[in-house]
Amino acid sequence: MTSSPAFYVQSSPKYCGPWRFMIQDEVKWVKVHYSSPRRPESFMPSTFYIVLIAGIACVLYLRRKRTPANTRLPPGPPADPLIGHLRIFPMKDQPEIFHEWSKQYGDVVHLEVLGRDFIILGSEKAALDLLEKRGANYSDRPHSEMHHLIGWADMLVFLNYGEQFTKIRRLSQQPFNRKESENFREIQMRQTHILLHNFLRTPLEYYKHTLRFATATMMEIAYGHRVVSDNDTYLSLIDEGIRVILESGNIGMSILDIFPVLKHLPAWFPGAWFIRFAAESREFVHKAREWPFQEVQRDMAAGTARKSFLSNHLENFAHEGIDSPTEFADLKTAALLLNQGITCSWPHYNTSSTHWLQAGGETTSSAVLLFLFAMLLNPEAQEKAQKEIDGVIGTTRLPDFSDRESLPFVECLMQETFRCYHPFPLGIPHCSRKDDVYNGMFIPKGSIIFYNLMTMSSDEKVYANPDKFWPERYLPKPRGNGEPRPALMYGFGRRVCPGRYLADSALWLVVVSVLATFKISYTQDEQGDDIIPPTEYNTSTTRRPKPFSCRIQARGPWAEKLILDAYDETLRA
Ligand code: HEM
Repeated sequence: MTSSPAFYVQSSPKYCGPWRFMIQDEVKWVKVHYSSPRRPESFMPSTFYIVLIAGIACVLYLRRKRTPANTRLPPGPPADPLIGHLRIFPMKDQPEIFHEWSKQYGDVVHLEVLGRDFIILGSEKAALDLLEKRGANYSDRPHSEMHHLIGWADMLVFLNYGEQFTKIRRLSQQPFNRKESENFREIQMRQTHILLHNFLRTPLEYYKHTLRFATATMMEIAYGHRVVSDNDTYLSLIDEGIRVILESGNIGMSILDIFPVLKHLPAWFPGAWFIRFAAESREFVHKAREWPFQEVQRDMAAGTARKSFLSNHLENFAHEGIDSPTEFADLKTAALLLNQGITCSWPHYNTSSTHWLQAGGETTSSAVLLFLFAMLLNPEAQEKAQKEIDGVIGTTRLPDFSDRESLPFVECLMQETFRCYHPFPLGIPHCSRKDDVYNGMFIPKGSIIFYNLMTMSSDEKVYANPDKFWPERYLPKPRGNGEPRPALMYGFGRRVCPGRYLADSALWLVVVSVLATFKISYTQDEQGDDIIPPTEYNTSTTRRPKPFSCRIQARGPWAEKLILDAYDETLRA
């Protein structure tokens, strides 16, 4: 009996992306014995792989770049023949590694992996020049065959710029513009008070509370649904969605993107894990689209629906007599993408797929965790902000949105937190539509464009001593240094985050409410010395600090009382 061939692949909770076996960086290797009872006797694996490799070589040869006269590709690290930067393309710590490359090669860096071009933008100027000023060329998203197979390529975050994009973007953006997003303040306020109560009750579980806060807020905004238990069906939909996103592989580098014809393979075909994965995920996407929609429609019919993104749109549809299946389908898609406000995510070029559970995560909760971390590491700034809050609000009430204008230092502290600790350092990549030339550099059609906020926000020409956490830098001189507030956290041009006003107000309320009521400080070891946590992050879709030891303590009995009273109020609402 012949033994089955063995491959070494990355361990993954369930699936192994097709290229993951090629990259050894920080990946756990397991031996997988491949055997298929259906494999015909005549099938010779060695022949198959020779043909496969020859096929890849041909595709790469045909895709090689021819730069127009008087132009050159942007600089970048040295590449290997044919496979380009495959061996050095980072699978973790991308923002940090891209940052180093930008310092070495300049603000436009080029990489090529298996014939696919990547551009890394390392300055605000380059990002604005390309992604905003030349937005017509740089507002697509990278194509993913897998997303088509899964059936969610029509979601806003994955859509190419065009008519359908404009339609879905309008549906999803309009309720969250600067003015309309104020309609959701009551929800944000209630969820913030629940968060404060959770911190008071079980401060050690701050990580879990933060994740739950962000998810529960979005669920209520999107569907009017209140999360009351950890077993909530909506929560499991989010978890499953994040798993699918992270498991669906590296866009542009997956074997399906290089050989789209493989999508026609039957599910039983040896190695065609992606066909089976797509079929299972398609079922999930269908459920995520339909189920919440039907729940809201049912509640509306029963007169029990709360105001939400979906119920407001459905009311408008009824009012305007809109009942075409296409409009309903678009609305379902738009509502589904609010879950991306929860994940706001992109399958970053990351093989650490085991992160998907922690990534239960999303931008808002990452940002809140980074804020707690920043306050722990910067106690002086924390105290200054508390002094300002005490002076303006006192200790007899919790902050509310009307206090924002009166608290300039808190505002600066929030800006500085996200300049120094980025929740979403690489944002979501754009893709170019046609060949372009920028400052004599050739940017080929179909390039995947990353912008690195970490590099942009440490630009010494803009920020004095950029490594220093210094909120005063934004205050006018002479009190501060008159530096511009960073405006990049929500991305660029026509793809800028449609949830930015909502996210900004939610974050501000959490920041000011936590500062008003809690002191965040170091815990101590057995010798009584402060435990200073290492600055380590989990970067999967977003970036968050690894769980760290800290004490979250009410600032006094008055703070406890304010929180308990506010929580009682939420129960009555
Ligand atoms: C701290 C919170 C958040 C941060 C830092 C953030 C950041 C971003 C960034 C950087 C992008 C990519 C922009 C680009 O391609 O240039 C984006 C896109 C997106 N965000 Fe957010 N976001 C946050 C919260 C939200 C919320 C609350 C929602 C939902 C209401 C949301 C919905 C979206 C959607 C749907 C996209 C895709 C837009 C498109 O492709 O056209 N985000 N976000």
